[in-house]
Amino acid sequence: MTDAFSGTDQQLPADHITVKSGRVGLLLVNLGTPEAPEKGAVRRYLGEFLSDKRVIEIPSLLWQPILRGIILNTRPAKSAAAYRKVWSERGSPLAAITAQQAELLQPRLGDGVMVEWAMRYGNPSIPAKLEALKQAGCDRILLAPLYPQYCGATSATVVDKASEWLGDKRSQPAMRTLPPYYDDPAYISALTKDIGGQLDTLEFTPEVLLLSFHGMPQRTLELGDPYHCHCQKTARLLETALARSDIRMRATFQSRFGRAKWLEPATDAVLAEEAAKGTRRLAIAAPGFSADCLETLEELAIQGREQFEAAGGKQFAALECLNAREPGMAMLEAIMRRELAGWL
Ligand SMILES: C=CC1=C(C)c2cc3[nH]c(cc4nc(cc5[nH]c(cc1n2)c(C)c5CCC(=O)O)C(CCC(=O)O)=C4C)c(C)c3C=C
Ligand SMILES: [Fe+2]
Ligand SMILES: [Fe+2]
Repeated sequence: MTDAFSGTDQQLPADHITVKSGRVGLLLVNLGTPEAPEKGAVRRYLGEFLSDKRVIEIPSLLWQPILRGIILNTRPAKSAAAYRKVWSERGSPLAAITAQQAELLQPRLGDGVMVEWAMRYGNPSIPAKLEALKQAGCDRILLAPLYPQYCGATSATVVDKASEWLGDKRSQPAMRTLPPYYDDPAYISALTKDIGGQLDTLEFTPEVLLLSFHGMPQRTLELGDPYHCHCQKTARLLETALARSDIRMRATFQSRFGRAKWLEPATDAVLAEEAAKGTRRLAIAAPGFSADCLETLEELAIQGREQFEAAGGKQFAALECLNAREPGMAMLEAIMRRELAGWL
């Protein structure tokens, strides 16, 4: 086999013969988080996150003055206080749990795959981790945004960031992306085992189980984003699989941001409404989050409880996300193996 240099008197570049290749890389990606639960770190994180045109679909000329002039001067202190309530010894729960998922997935997938993790905003960044995989000899990479339901603001922006990195590579690794897995039997079965198990160990049987998904602007749904449909389908499949005729289940949307209309029904409104109409025992699960984070540990488990109890509710439980427990890890292994087929 001849190469581009044969027949010439040019020398091969030094790395031509030393560069490693032939390995497969897997990059798990979640949203991102500040470096510390402090105002400055939260400001840097929110500045990057909320400047993403996939997240805030308002023309920059209008949005940037609002972001820099108002939001980044007011929100970071409040958000930092919320992060402090949930911060762990290993840092932000979202980053710590994503790291643990990668660590536990590595031996499950074996030496043929090199598993890394990254955050879309903040660190470790997607370009840094793609570079590390490439340097380690991975010429095939599976990019896996850990969002079961596809949303432009989460899944697509991960691919955008990886494409930016690919854009200036002379020698690109081959890249695949993990499709959304909102209706995958492995995902529904992991949720059923995990949520079912948690419900069985509660000190009370809830009358209602809320399935709370992160929200997004209603306009995004009207523009064709499939996120809302994916959430509804997950909720429907999960309700059927849990088969708890003694518990009424409702899908709701949390974490509204800004003044525009977001997907409804809103989790906080439903918590108050349920308590007001006489529901006394309620549990809440967040099947759209792969890992516990600010939005589940603070907004649901702390604020959600306060909202429910203030409206007359008596018993409340916020269930954990799949995190790095066995049902979730078995699911991640199964879906990654399937996507890696032909590469291993
Ligand atoms: C799981 C899917 C998510 C979707 C869809 C999503 C859309 C979305 N989010 C915002 C604004 C904010 N989200 C924030 C935190 C946050 N969001 C997700 C996931 C989704 N977001 C996660 C996992 C987290 C937690 C991060 C952590 O560090 O734990 C925040 C920041 C927190 C705060 O200051 O309160 C904002 C802001 C928009 C505008 C949006 C859809 C367009
Ligand atoms: Fe969000
Ligand atoms: Fe929130």
